[in-house]
Amino acid sequence: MSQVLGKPQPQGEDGGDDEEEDELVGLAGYEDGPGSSDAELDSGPEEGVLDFSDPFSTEVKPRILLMGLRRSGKSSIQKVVFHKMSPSETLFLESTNKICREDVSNSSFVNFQIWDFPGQIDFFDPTFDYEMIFRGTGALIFVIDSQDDYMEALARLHLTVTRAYKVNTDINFEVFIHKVDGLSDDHKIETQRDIHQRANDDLADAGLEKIHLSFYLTSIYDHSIFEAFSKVVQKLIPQLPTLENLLNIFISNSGIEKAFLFDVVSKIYIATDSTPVDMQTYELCCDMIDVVIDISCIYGLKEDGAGAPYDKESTAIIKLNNTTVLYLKEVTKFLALVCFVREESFERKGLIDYNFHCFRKAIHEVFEVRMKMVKSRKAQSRLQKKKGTTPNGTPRMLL
Ligand SMILES: Nc1nc2c(ncn2[C@@H]2O[C@H](COP(=O)(O)OP(=O)(O)OP(=O)(O)O)[C@@H](O)[C@H]2O)c(=O)[nH]1
Repeated sequence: MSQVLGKPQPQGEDGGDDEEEDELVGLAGYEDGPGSSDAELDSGPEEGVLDFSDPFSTEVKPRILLMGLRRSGKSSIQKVVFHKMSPSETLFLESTNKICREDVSNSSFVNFQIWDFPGQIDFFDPTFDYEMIFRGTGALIFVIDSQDDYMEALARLHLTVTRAYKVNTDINFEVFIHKVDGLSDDHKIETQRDIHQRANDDLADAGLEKIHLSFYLTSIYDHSIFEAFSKVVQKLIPQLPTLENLLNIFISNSGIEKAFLFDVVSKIYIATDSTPVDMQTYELCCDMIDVVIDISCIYGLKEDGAGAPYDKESTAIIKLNNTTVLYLKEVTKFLALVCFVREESFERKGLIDYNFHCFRKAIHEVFEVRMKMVKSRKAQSRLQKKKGTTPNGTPRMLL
């Protein structure tokens, strides 16, 4: 395998453009911690502080709830997908004993909140306002430990889903049948079938067969967790059909086999063209992103650590020994396009690059529309707050 890596250059010679891009994607730098970038867009609560009642924040950032019994793997999933923690390090994670909220805003599309619920919390304690929680939720991920006896988890899943559905019929219910690395292939399929059957039977018995549950086999020890999270996130992206359309047009006019639009930091793919996704292809793309970022971190930064491991100049070509070429190009500050191209099609690299230029422009236009929408919603929300009452109940307008 030979590889030619485009080394990212430090930003800055065209400051105006950079500014515009910051404006478009508007959010955190690669090295920024989660949530750090949202201060401007979201005047909501600080990270970790509960505020279930801010309709603006949930509208702009769909909320994903991570729930499940104790030790099912919720915190590990969050750490591995969004914090680059290595799977073996999760062995030392302490049990979560309070609700943790995190704003994941490393790209303007992957711009949502995750709430990790400690397994032992009595969720249906009357003093705990679950209605408020479910009202603003986009997706509820319920994690089931497949290596454990899952009967209790299934009962909990049923209770959670039925309560949540009563409050909000728009929630996507996603069930992660987790830790499948410990199961044989046959056992995996059998476990999925059994959990699927029991969970749906329970719903049918309660007359709630209209609730749709999606099931995924996941493990933090391979790419399945990234793939599952990609699908969960994609369902929350309203612009998904537009992105898919753009990708379809791009690949069909460029002789490309497959293309993924990746969020570089989390390696979640936020869109792909409509040809089927093959797990191996996806894994190769993830590995390519890792290689590019690792090489950039080692050789791309200045001696004082200045510069970013991923920027406008980031590009990479990896030729595989099976006449396939992997081609990575920067789309926005946080998104990269990774394509699979046959060697013979890659001879027309000029055409691919021209089409990519048009594709990139179109993606930026989609971002612009979104940013305008976010800004106008924020202005509206501010106006509403002004018209509202002061904390002691006096209408603000009278002051
Ligand atoms: N084999 C395997 N173990 C996993 C996987 N995911 C998590 N674990 C392990 O499961 C254990 C519990 O993980 P946590 O992430 O702390 O579980 P949790 O659901 O957040 O637990 P609470 O905070 O108590 O609610 C840890 O030892 C992890 O290493 C997986 O995919 N496969």
